Amino acid sequence: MPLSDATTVPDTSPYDALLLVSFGGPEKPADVVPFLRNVTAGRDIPDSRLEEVGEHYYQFGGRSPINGQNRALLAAIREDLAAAGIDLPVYWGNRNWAPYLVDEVARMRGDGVRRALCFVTSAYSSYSGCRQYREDLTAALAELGDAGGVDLVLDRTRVYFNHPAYVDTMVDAVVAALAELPDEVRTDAEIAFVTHSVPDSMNASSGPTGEAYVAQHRSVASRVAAGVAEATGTAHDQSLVFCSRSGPPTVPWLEPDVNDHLRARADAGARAVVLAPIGFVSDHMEVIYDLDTEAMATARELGLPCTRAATAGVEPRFVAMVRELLLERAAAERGEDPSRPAVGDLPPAWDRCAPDCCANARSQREALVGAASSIEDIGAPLP
Ligand SMILES: CC1=C(CCC(=O)O)c2cc3nc(cc4[nH]c(cc5[nH]c(cc1n2)c(C)c5CCC(=O)O)c(CCC(=O)O)c4C)C(CCC(=O)O)=C3C
Ligand SMILES: [Fe+2]
Repeated sequence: MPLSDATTVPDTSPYDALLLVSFGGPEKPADVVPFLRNVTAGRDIPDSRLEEVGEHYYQFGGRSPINGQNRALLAAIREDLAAAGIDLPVYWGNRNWAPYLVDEVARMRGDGVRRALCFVTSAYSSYSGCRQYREDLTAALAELGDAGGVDLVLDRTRVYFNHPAYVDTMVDAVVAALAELPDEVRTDAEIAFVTHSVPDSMNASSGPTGEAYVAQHRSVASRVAAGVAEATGTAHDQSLVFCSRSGPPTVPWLEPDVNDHLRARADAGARAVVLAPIGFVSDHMEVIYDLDTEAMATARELGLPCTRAATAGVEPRFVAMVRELLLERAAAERGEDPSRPAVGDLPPAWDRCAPDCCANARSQREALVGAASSIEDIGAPLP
């Protein structure tokens, strides 16, 4: 029998494992305070803010949806790889809650993994979403030391905000959320693209040349809005707004806040709004509390019809994107010139972060994992 295409196994070398890297969240009330201590270690979050955030978790039984979302993603990635004929172990570790990165990295080394590619559940460049994870991974490797003389190398996929699979998934989610609005307001509805607020200074230092966090979100917002217009035949006004700010009020963070935005738009006569959480790849606490609970209450108070677009979660195209990013990067590491799909006005992001990419002035930690030795060596055009 001749070999069919289906028997051609995609080449993942030089990688012998994939590591799903995420934030972590509490799973029961007793986890909440220790989790918040982990998140805010060494940072300047007022106690009043921690109590407030703790309350958000207690309202949901002390359980964040994020770990369940990651377990589902892990299972879906494994299934997708197996269906493509790829036999590669997939691990999962978090920054702030079990399974912790340091334990998972130790397990990988114990299993004999030599080189793994990390997929981080944050799609954009920022200290919180990119560099801090690379610091955590560097620290996890350092903690292992050279016991046993086994070297484990970790790389990280490019940030994937503008990967067509992510953008198309969000287009369909916004179209579905528009369909949930009352018929008489649907064509006039505005889209509010929502992401996590960060300090202005964190945006300023994001990406290899700065300001990447906002630029990447704006690029996704216009591309998704264009896709929605194509799909529905209606151009909807759109804005980029922010949720979940913290830190002292004296420190400027990205604005407008989603609730202030809803108030301003209602005052200006807006008829309906779709909240599109492009900054979150699954239903985190920010999504179920800050958007579904708080922002929805604001909209109700204002009499403004409002629906929320779904996050990517385990949407099959998003899951397949993880495999595509793995095969793309594996090919690049073998010296091939893979295609790097990207949509919108920004090029596909760099494979390796420039030395100062997403730097945080206060962090003294090394971010060697995923880093290039110089800005010329990042494996992509500068944006
Ligand atoms: C850019 C960004 C993402 C990326 C988007 C992504 O990766 O998806 C993200 C993700 C997340 N942030 C999360 C939770 C928290 N973030 C906090 C604090 C902060 N986030 C920040 C930024 C971001 N955060 C910043 C600049 C701070 C303050 C300073 C600091 O501490 O760095 C705090 C402390 C209390 C508070 O200030 O709110 C908590 C509890 C969870 C888990 C949710 C769950 O449980 O479902 C997730 C996925
Ligand atoms: Fe970075």
